[in-house]
Amino acid sequence: MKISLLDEIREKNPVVLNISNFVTVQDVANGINAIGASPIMSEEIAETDEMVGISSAVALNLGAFSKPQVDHILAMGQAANAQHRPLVLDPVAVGAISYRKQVAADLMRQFQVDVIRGNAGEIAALAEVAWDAKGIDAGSGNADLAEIAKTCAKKQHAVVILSGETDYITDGERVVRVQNGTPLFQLHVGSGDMLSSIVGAFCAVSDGDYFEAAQTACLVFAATGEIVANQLGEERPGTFAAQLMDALHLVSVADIEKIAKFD
Ligand SMILES: Nc1ncnc2c1ncn2[C@@H]1O[C@H](COP(=O)(O)OP(=O)(O)OP(=O)(O)O)[C@@H](O)[C@H]1O
Ligand SMILES: Cc1ncsc1CCO
Ligand SMILES: [Mg+2]
Repeated sequence: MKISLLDEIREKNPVVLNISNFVTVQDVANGINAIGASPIMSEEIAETDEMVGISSAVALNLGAFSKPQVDHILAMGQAANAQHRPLVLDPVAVGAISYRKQVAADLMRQFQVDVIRGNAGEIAALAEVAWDAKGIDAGSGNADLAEIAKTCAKKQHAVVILSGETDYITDGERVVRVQNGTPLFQLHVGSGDMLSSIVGAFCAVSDGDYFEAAQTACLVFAATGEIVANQLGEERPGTFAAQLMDALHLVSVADIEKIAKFD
């Protein structure tokens, strides 16, 4: 865990390029901005190489795509590989919709992702472990979450984040658990999307250690939400979303160190 990466984001202000979804695009852009990186979104395949060229990380969100956008996502992933930019994938609802799972699998055969960030339902689907996912939510199941994450990481040769009440971060061998957070995250649609793009920001300043970047992103994001909830209580999701933006901007390495819970 290298919490000082937070300061490096603020020093370097890396550009994070996103394929986002129309539901949460504003939260994703502002989340990246608030933490100290610089967001850019793209919807045009013709600008792909240039866009990747000016970016220090690429985050692909599969939240809501049409067929032409799949071509764009593919081009972006391949350009990220060709230009050696860290590549994060958020496989939204692949556990609930078989078409999405097929698209995600097809894409991952054609480019190499560095980090996959999803909830239990999404990561179980990519790991081919039985699980009852529910729409964009994790759903329910009784398989071991750390094992699911490890299976997915080995299958895709990527760092995997399985987020939820506990976040499991694994490279397929080692597993780190982050215990911080607040149930308020579940009441704000797009918390997961924000986390995935913020993982991109940490990867951008990580010197290639994406396992460490992924752990640190999970800790900083979850602990920041916990700090907000400690003041606010757990019944105000609207206020939480606004205060989370403020807190992502204000939170310091020392604040995170004080409440960090991981092993
Ligand atoms: N019950 C919980 N308690 C504490 N923290 C939680 C809880 N559920 C989720 N989180 C935190 O919420 C953040 C988003 O993770 P989550 O697993 O909810 O993503 P998601 O399901 O993809 O969300 P969405 O698709 O709505 O954006 C993570 O930082 C995670 O640690
Ligand atoms: C609600 C919803 N539907 C598709 S994407 C999305 C936002 C969470 O990613
Ligand atoms: Mg999600």
